[in-house]
Amino acid sequence: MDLQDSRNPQVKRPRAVIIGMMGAGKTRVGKEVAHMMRIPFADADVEIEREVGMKIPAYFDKYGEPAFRKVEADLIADFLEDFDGIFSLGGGAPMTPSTQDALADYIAAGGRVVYLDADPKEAMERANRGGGRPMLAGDANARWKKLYKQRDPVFREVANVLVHTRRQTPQVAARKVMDMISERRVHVTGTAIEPYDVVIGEGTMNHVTEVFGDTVNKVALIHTQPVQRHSDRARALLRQAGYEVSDIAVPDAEAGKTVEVANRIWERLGDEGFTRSDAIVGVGGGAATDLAGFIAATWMRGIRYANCPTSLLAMVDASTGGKTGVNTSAGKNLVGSFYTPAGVFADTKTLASLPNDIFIEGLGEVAKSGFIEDAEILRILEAHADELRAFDGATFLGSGLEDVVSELIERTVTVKVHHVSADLKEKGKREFLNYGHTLAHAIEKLEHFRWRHGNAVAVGTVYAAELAHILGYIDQDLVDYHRSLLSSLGLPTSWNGGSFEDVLALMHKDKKARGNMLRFVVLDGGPGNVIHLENPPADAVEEAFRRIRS
Ligand SMILES: NC(=O)c1ccc[n+]([C@@H]2O[C@H](COP(=O)([O-])OP(=O)(O)OC[C@H]3O[C@@H](n4cnc5c(N)ncnc54)[C@H](O)[C@@H]3O)[C@@H](O)[C@H]2O)c1
Ligand SMILES: O=C(O)C(=O)C[C@@H](O)[C@H](O)[C@H](O)COP(=O)(O)O
Repeated sequence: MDLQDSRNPQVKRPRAVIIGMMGAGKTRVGKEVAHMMRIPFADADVEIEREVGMKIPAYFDKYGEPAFRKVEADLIADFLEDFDGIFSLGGGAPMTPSTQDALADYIAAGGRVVYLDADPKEAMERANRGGGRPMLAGDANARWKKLYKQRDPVFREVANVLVHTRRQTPQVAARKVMDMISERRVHVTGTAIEPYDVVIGEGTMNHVTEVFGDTVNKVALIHTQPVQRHSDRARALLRQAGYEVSDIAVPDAEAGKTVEVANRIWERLGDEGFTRSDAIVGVGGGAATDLAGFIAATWMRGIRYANCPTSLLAMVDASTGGKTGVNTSAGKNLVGSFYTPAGVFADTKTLASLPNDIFIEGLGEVAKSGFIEDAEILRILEAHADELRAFDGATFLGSGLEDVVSELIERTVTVKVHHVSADLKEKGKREFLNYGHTLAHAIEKLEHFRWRHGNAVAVGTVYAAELAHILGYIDQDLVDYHRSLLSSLGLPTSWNGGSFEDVLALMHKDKKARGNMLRFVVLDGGPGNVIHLENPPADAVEEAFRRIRS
């Protein structure tokens, strides 16, 4: 994540600050992280010795601890505002109140303070090995233990990332630190929402074990076959954490989002004795997470669940916000409920197996979020259209594109969360997330769900733009921009199946419709300004349809 201050690009901030006890491995692990991330490393103690021109023990002898702490706090404050790398602090530094304040400001600006929680025995041995530590003078072990008792609670308070490194090599610990500092979190809260986080980044599936605590015994893992290897990972993590895991493979994609499949799962939960103290985890694309959430919402009138989305579309949209449901012969998503997950873990590692066309489909919902709220999303899509269109899971991890995609996921989820937090049950503002969906759901149904959802949404946004233009809400340039941006990403902008009559009948079944009145979401003036369009003239609805035929 770019921690440059957007208001003041001159301000640089460390990518992470590492704290921990003497001997915890702050320097060793910090250097390794910096090496892996190809960024500079700085150790506060080394920098202090450079600044004062003498070794720290000599400085302690000559001037005493308070003078040392003052020099240390000033130097840390400077580095927190002018160093773009990994910065490790001396063991006692976080105990100084002014440093605690400076670290709190750094965290508030998006910074990561990592507490390396090492094995006390190993850390003590390492700390004693070199000798020359003024804070360990006398009985070094007794001193170390006493300091640990004082410092450990403070370190936990000051840090926002805790990394356990017990019995781990510096390389393994560094990899763990790197994954955790690259994580992005979007917090979801609001009326009638039990707060939860959407955690984005490589390896974030590891957190799935943290959401249920010890009140849950059994976990049903609902997934599709193409993501078997990702659900195997979730299963291993959950088993290691002590949960009894039932593996439930469901038919892939929309074929799994049916009442018949849901019924088979309910029967299985019944046979296996799932009670209210048990939970569901959904692993897969949006169809699997919609189904998993629906099962959680309905089993015993609601048990806890978490989502591990593995497609771009599920990461940016489907897994968050609590819309759960299935399709029926009446139409898409007409049966379901609003039911909030306990956590969402968008592990970008899983994108390595995602086929190119399914990745591109997800960009349909990303662009939609750019049109309705966050114009920066549109700029990022424009700037990286060629790389995004050429997405290849085999070369994705560790590439520059991974950072771009992580930012797009974070921004798109943030747009979603703004709407969901304000209006969980979709009485007004949340409907804006449905931009392009009135036509999209009709296309999906008429195509017997062989058209991918994100592709249908892309065409649906062009339709909504045409309708808005016909009625004078937006100019032709913005309609053209919809087409050019979406096609540059490899998304469709026209559809030639079905008749207008069939589409119209289905649009009347859209959940935004009221009685016989069609309701759409359209832009008014430009991106970011969204309005409800109620009962538009019938000829405009038809003319817009004509314009999306190629
Ligand atoms: N609940 C919501 O708010 C919400 C929002 C948007 C979309 N949705 C729903 O989400 C569904 C679309 O989601 P989708 O686009 O993910 O489709 P999908 O769930 O059908 O997944 C697409 C395909 O990709 C496979 N796949 C997923 N991740 C993979 C991976 N990492 N590696 C290999 N294969 C992988 C799936 O198994 C499937 O074959 C639709 O049903 C839509 O209605 C729901
Ligand atoms: O979360 C929402 O609200 C949305 O409308 C998000 C949409 O992008 C998503 O496709 C959702 O599944 C549509 O739901 P529906 O209520 O129109 O069925």
